[in-house]
Amino acid sequence: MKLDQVQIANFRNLTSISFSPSPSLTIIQGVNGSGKSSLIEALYYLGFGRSFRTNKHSAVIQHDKNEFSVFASCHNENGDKQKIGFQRTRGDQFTCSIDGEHSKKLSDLVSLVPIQLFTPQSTDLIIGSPSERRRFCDWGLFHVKHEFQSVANQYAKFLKHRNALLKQQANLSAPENQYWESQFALLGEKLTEIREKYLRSLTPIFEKYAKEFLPTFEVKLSYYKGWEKDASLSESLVKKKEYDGKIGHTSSGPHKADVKLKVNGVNAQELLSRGQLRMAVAALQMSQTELFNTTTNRKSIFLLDDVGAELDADKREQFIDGLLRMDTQVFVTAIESTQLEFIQKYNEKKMFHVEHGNVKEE
Ligand SMILES: Nc1ncnc2c1ncn2[C@@H]1O[C@H](COP(=O)(O)OP(=O)(O)OP(=O)(O)O)[C@@H](O)[C@H]1O
Repeated sequence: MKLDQVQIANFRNLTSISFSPSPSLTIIQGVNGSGKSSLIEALYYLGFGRSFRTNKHSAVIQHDKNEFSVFASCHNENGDKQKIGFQRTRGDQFTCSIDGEHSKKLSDLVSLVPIQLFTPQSTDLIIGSPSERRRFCDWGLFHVKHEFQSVANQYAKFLKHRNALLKQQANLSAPENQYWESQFALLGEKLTEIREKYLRSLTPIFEKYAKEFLPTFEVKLSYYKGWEKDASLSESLVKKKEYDGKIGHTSSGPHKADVKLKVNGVNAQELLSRGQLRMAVAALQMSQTELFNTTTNRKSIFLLDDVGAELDADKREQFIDGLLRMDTQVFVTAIESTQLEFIQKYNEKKMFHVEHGNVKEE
């Protein structure tokens, strides 16, 4: 999917902008507070239906306005043209639109727009909580494996029900609860199998990129499924029944899973510098981009916010080179053009200057 033309209205300081990005590399440059990250954030809404900076949707709506909108004309890998859009009101109502048809189902829109993001906070993928790494893995699965979303949704439903029973101190061994227990375990095992399979495909690609980005380190990815290694989920649920009853929620299952990254045998965050952690994140995202491309025959969109603050010049170039080689549509923001001197070598690029929320092509 490539965005051909974008219109953003009432999004933070972007009152009404319209621009036609490059199918390859788009540079967005401007001083602090000009609106660069807001532009990236608005594009992110098309791929996620939410912001990467705040949980409050109302924070992104322009102060005196009631709703924001992001529309884009795009084309897919077969050359088919599509018009997509996302609107959200202060009343927290959202509408997705695809070729003029309105929908309240976010997955209809986001499944069309595979977007990844790299920002100064991206090291959270490694140093943050396990939920960050589950989200990373689940983004890939959502876009490459159709079955994933329905299994994940059903699992979430059964987990909610089980936690409600635990809070009511219900007897989970009672006959009326046995169906729920067995279905929960079944779905948990299924979700684990899907995730483990995905990580098995991702690992060799990640190791290839880690050799480029972290050449002096030995890296190892592994999956912790969310309960003890040699037991089935039902066995673990039985074992933890009393404990779960005491804490009032379920302590075993894929909702507790993690993707561990070891470097030279120790946890990555114990050994890598902040810059090296960023390289590790870049390698993970590159591998996910490659796996997405080869599995689906589709191309993704990559947003790099504040690239100068993130990576040194060589690594910036290596990262962007790699993404463009995979025919990714890349959007990069930078405060100064000196941060991006290497971009002279790319022929197919467009540069935009943002000033007080207005965007001009250079
Ligand atoms: N809801 C809102 N309505 C209007 N303006 C807003 C709103 N939220 C934020 N702003 C303003 O939008 C401007 C653009 O912010 P943005 O984070 O996009 O800047 P930036 O160009 O990425 O800056 P930096 O280089 O410092 O990261 C800021 O001046 C900010 O105060």
